[in-house]
Amino acid sequence: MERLRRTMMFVPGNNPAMIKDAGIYGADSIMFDLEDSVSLTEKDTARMMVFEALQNVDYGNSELVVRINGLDTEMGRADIFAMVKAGVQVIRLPKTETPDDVVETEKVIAEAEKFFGIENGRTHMMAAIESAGGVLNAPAIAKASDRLIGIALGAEDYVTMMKTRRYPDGAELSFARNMILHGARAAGIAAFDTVYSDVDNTEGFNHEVEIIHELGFDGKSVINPRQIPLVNAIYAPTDKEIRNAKDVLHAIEEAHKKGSGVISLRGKMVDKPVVARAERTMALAKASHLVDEEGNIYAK
Ligand SMILES: CC(C)(COP(=O)(O)OP(=O)(O)OC[C@H]1O[C@@H](n2cnc3c(N)ncnc32)[C@H](O)[C@@H]1OP(=O)(O)O)[C@@H](O)C(=O)NCCC(=O)NCCSC(=O)C[C@@](O)(CC(=O)O)C(=O)O
Ligand SMILES: [Mg+2]
Repeated sequence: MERLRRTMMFVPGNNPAMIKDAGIYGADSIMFDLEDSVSLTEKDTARMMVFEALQNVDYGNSELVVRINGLDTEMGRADIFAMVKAGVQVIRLPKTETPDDVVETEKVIAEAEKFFGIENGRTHMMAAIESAGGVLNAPAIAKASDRLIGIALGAEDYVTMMKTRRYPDGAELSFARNMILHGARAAGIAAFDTVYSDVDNTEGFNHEVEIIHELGFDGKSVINPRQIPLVNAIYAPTDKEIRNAKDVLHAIEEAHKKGSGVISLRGKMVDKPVVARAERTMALAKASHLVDEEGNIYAK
């Protein structure tokens, strides 16, 4: 079953308290940042702190991601070597413009793996798209490496370049979101929505999460632990959806026993895509602690 990534929490790489406690909030993925939340004078310290944390702090089941500085900076190469050595699961490339950016980064990752005697391909990647050029290249970027687990929208940089700003209805992000989502889906990898900076605006945040959940994003980058339960609540299936998913899975099991891949349930066709949706619903229900490991709904 594919890994759930509803929330990916940014943690500034030079903040020891946030780094130490990042695992307690239940983010599906924790993303230590060496890029824009760290000032130039703090870059080496941040790299060292994140290196230490990756080696010594227990972050439970959260996936561990590091946003490096791009290879067009003097920090990029050192970031990659340190994070690969520390055993990071995913390296996030910022401001990805072209598929070549991914290929070049992958080369350095492979070089680092070889240098440290680490199995080739163990370090995965994701690419953040934060510009007009990146958005137009999203489908090619998403297919640029087998190491990619997903692509993400970085809307703060994107809207700045587009000479606009964030609006409540999200119209300014509509094209970028759709390109990123389609690029990711065509490549069979995950799509992540951007951060929402106004952390005290719960209503605005929820509205944005509703939009991206409806579009089909795997999840959202978040910048504050308070945003995690809000995303999880919107991604949690309803009781009705869970009961229907269970019925679908039961119905298809019966169909398979009779040698068929399709069956009718309450007058509606159940086939492969319906089953795939039901499986995802059950995975989300489990992650939301609404059902047990066997799929039994917890009594309220
Ligand atoms: C926003 C705010 C200042 C609010 O502060 P506040 O003081 O109001 O926070 P409170 O809620 O009061 O904190 C309560 C407790 O949670 C702890 N706590 C808070 N945040 C935590 C956290 N992130 N990780 C672990 N712990 C955390 C805190 O330490 C405290 O712990 P304690 O004291 O023990 O109670 C703070 O959250 C924060 O700095 N966030 C990270 C910001 C960041 O990383 N920006 C860069 C990434 S975006 C970017 O670069 C744009 C992008 O590139 C994106 C793209 O590409 O996608 C693009 O272009 O769009
Ligand atoms: Mg950015």
